Formats: sequence, C-alpha cells, structure tokens
Amino acid sequence: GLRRESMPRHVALVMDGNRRWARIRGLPVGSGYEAGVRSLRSVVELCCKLGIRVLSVFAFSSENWFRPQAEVEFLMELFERGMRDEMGSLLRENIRISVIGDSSKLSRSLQELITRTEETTKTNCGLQLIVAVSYSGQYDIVQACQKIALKVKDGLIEPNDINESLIKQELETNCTEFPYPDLLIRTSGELRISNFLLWQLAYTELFFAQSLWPDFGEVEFLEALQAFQQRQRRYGGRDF
Ligand SMILES: CC(C)CCOP(=O)(O)OP(=O)(O)O
Ligand SMILES: [Mg+2]
Repeated sequence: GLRRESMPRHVALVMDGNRRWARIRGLPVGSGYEAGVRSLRSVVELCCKLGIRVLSVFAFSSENWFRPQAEVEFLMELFERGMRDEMGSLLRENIRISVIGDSSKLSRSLQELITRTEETTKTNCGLQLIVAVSYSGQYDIVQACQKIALKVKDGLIEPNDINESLIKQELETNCTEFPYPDLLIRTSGELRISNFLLWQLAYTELFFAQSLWPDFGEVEFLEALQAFQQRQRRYGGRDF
C-alpha cells in the first residue's frame, strides 16, 4: 500500500490523449477535452485527500496555439467555464490556484477571470493547483533571463550574482514553495516532455502511463504514486 510519509510533495501532470479518447468513441474533439476536465477534477480530489502539496498541470502549451482555430476557441472557453464552475469547490477544498504561462495571448476576459480566481484563492492553504496555460518551459526560462538581464542593466545585480537560486526565483513557478516536481506523470503512452517544465524537472521522477487522460482515474493515479514510492532518488549523488 501507499505510505503517506513518502508521498510526493509536488506532482506534475501532462494530461495527454483527450482527442484520441474522443476519436475512438466517435465523439467530437470537444467531448475529449470535457472528459479531460472530469479526470482533472478527480485527480485534484485525490491530491487533497492524500495531502499532496502542489499539483502542476499542463493545460495548454505555447505550441497548442497552432491547433485548429475551433479547438483553440473551445479550449479557451472550457478554461473559462471550468474556473467559473469550480470556484465553489476550490473554496470548499481550500485549494489555491496559480496560472503560469504567457497570459498576454489570452482574451481580456480570461485574463481577468484568472486574476480574480488567483486573488480569491490566494490565502487558501490546502493543495496548490498550478495550471500552465499558454506555457512552455523554454518560454519560462527566456522570461526569467529577460528579468535577470533587466536587473543587471539597472545595476541591481552583477552578472556573477546569477546562480541557480536566482534563476529558480525568476521562473514562473516562483508562485510555489515547492517549484521542483517530485513526480511527473504523462498519459497516453507518449514518452516526451513536450516543452513542459524544463528547469524544474532536473531531478524529477518520470512516470509514463498508457491510459488516455480521460481514462486516468484513481486506480491509475495510485499506481503512479506506488511506482514513485519504489524509486531510489539519488539526485546524482550516492554512488550505489
Ligand atoms: C490541450 C491538452 C490538455 C490536450 C491534451 O490532449 P490532446 O489534445 O493532445 O489529445 P491527443 O494527444 O489525443 O491529440
Ligand atoms: Mg496530445
């Protein structure tokens, strides 16, 4: 069984396989995305129950903007609907929401809803849910470099003040106490990172599940956590 004391503090999720799930059932793509939201709701519930501190989910990547216009619009509307519909349960479950990514590409109304949702939940001390929207690991590192370069230009720091902890605090995951995921789960059988968190995944345990995201439920999540608890994490140290 699962040992609560060796639960990952921060779990990262690539929720992949929604469109395939719909296609296999002869359903429209939107049904796959909506099924994906139901999966996310159940995994969030589990994280709260298991005392996991941070759950980061890859909801929409910088590259997803190149999907068919209709799909992009559907997804953006789904994010808006999801945040509005879930506000009650976020407050009841004491969940803090943070959204990371290039928000300048989002509609004004979605940007405002995100700001309000972050504001309303910022004092919640239960699970922190980090939703990556219009995000990529490379975008995150570039924006961190830009902020650091500005500090050097303004004479606030010297080039040799730049170190790992300075970069860590300039990344958009500076919204959490535990920015480095202990476990990354990617569903649907794809074995790649797809430009999700990059700097932060340096020593993260990777777990790839065959299930398509809408089929990834409690059993599959517990299986991933079980696998995590079997791992020997050496962080490049200990020589055995
Ligand atoms: C936007 C993202 C969460 C959607 C993930 O599922 P997907 O659309 O990549 O589905 P497929 O991999 O089956 O095409
Ligand atoms: Mg995919």
